[in-house]
Amino acid sequence: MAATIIDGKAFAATVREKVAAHVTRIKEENGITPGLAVVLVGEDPASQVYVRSKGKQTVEVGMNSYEYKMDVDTSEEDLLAVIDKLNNDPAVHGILVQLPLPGHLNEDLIINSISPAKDVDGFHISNVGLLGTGQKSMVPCTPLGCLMMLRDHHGSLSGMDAVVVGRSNIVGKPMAQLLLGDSCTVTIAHSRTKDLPDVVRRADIVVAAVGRPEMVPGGWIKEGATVIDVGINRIDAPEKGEGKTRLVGDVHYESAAAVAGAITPVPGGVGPMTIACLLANTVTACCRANGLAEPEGLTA
Ligand SMILES: Nc1nc(=O)c2c([nH]1)NC[C@@H]1CN(c3ccc(C(=O)N[C@@H](CCC(=O)O)C(=O)O)cc3)C=[N+]21
Repeated sequence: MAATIIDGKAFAATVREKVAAHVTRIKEENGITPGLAVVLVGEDPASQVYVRSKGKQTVEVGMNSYEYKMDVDTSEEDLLAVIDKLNNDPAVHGILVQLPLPGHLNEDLIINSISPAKDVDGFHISNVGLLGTGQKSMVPCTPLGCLMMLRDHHGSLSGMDAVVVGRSNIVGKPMAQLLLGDSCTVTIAHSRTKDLPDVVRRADIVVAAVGRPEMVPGGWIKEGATVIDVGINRIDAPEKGEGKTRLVGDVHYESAAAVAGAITPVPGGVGPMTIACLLANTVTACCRANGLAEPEGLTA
C-alpha cells in the first residue's frame, strides 16, 4: 500500500483561512489589527527569501507586517535596542528574530530579550518552561505545525510510540514535549543514539529533524508508520542540469513512502505549515494581549 501523502501546503492554506477569518473579526469587533515584526540581521539569501515570504503571507491574512533589516555587523546593543522598541510598541503583537544570527551575537541573550508574550517563535526560556510544564505558552511554529498535521491524520495520538530524531531547541525538544502532552510514548534520538535504525523502527510516529539530507531510509521505517519530515536541505541536482539544485528532506522519500502509512513531502510539507503557524501564533498573541477570545484550533 502506498503511503497517504500529508499535504502540508493545502493544510497551511486552511490554517491561513482560519487566521484571516479571526483577523477580520477582531478588526471589525475590536478595531485591532494584529502586527508581526520580523528582524533579519545580515544578508543570507535563503533567510531573505523566507522573510519576504513571511511578510507577504502576513499581509495576505490581513495583518500588519513590519520588517527590520540590519547590517551583518550590527552590535548586540543596537539589536537589543530594536527589540526593546518592538517590545514596547502596542501595534506589534509578535516579534521574530530570524535565526541563525551572525556569530558575534549571543543568540540566547537576544531571544530572551524578547517579551515572552510577543515571542511568536516560542523560543524564550519562559515559553520553553511553560510548554514543559503543560502551561499555556507560545508554541514553536514548526513543532506546532507537525502536531496539527498528526492530530488531523490520526485524531488521537494517545499511546502511540513517537520517535523524534534530532534534539534541537527549535524543533526536536519542543516536538517531544508536544507529543508527550498528547500522551505519546516519546523517544528523542540523536547522533549518539545506539542502534538508531532499531529505535526508529519501533515508532508509530517518526519526526525527522536533524538537517541531514535523506538520512532516514525506508528500511528504518515500520510498516504503516506516520513520517513527518522536518528537514529542508538544498542539494546538488546534476540530473536537472549543470549547477542545478533541488530540495530534499531528512527522510529518503521514495523508499520511506513505500513502507509508511503516511508521509509529509519536501517541499510542500512541514515548511508551509511553519509559516502558517507563525501567523496563527501572532493572532493568538494579539488576542491574549487584548484579553480577547483566542482562535480555536490554532493553538496546541
Ligand atoms: N526565528 C526563526 N524562526 C523560523 O521559523 C525560522 C528561522 N528563524 N530561520 C530560518 C528557518 C527556516 N524556516 C522555514 C520556513 C518555511 C519554509 C518553507 O515554506 N519551505 C518550502 C519550500 C521553500 C523553497 O522552495 O525554498 C517548503 O518546504 O515547501 C522553509 C523554511 C523558518 N525558519
